Amino acid sequence: MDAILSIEHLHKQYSGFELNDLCLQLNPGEVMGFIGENGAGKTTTIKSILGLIRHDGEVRIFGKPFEQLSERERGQIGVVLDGCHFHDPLTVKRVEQILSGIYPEWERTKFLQLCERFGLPLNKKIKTFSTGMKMKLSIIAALSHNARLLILDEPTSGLDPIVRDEMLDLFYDFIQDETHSILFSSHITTDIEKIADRVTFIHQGRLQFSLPKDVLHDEYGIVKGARSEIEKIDSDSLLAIVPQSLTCQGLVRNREEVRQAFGKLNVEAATLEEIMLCMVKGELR
Ligand SMILES: Nc1ncnc2c1ncn2[C@@H]1O[C@H](COP(=O)(O)OP(=O)(O)OP(=O)(O)O)[C@@H](O)[C@H]1O
Repeated sequence: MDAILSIEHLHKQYSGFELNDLCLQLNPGEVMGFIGENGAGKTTTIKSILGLIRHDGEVRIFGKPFEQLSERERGQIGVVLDGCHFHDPLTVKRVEQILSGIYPEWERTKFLQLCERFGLPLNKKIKTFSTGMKMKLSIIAALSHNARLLILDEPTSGLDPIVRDEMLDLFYDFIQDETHSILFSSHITTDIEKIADRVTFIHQGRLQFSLPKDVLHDEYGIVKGARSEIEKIDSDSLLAIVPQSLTCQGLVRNREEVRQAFGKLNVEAATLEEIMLCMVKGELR
């Protein structure tokens, strides 16, 4: 299967930060949740993918470097970067006219239907919109030009749980077409848990893992107990250890085996948030 997006040895250096040798692949039909602490390098990765910043390494979208994509292919990438980038004095109606002139495959009816479904008034200026309305407009616009790939940088941040859920439904509709894919960065790990098939985690500019969500859900675990006991777990299984006031917490990659081998330890399934916390705050093995 040809990847819709592939990244090979991506490298970007800023003073005090290095995105290091990042390799990733996003396949048709896949939703990749992209997580990492503040400053981990998620936006830097997304900007590199979109050719917005210079970088080393190779990025291919639909099999080609960004610069070689045709106008039509570029239009098949729906992008939502942090915040709303439409000018405040414009109305939604005017935004629609402008976008219809930019995208070769602009879908006017779909755009208007989505605006109606999500309560965006066509004749009001964007400056009167709430944060949630502005974000909805950005997402609706990204979904209305026949995109095959959506690249979303924190699309649900700042939205209340109800609107977030509506947005996730929209992404879910989009992904029903098995040729479509989404790269979705977020700090809201429960959103990622709901929608992603694969979770990619970077920490301080380095890839920690890019794994199917089911593997994390079915195999990863949090172990609680005395540090001396947790340290007996072999280093292939134990990924990180987090000292706490009385006991310790460990992250393991094969919880059933650990549960059987270490009866004294309390072993439970790990949420994405717990996995992230252990790998960011813990001592990595
Ligand atoms: N133009 C720039 N010049 C210098 N440093 C930059 C620039 N852009 C980003 N950085 C630095 O690169 C690092 C990674 O930033 P980036 O925005 O990619 O992180 P992030 O994972 O998206 O974080 P957040 O979750 O807070 O949005 C940070 O240390 C940031 O300060």
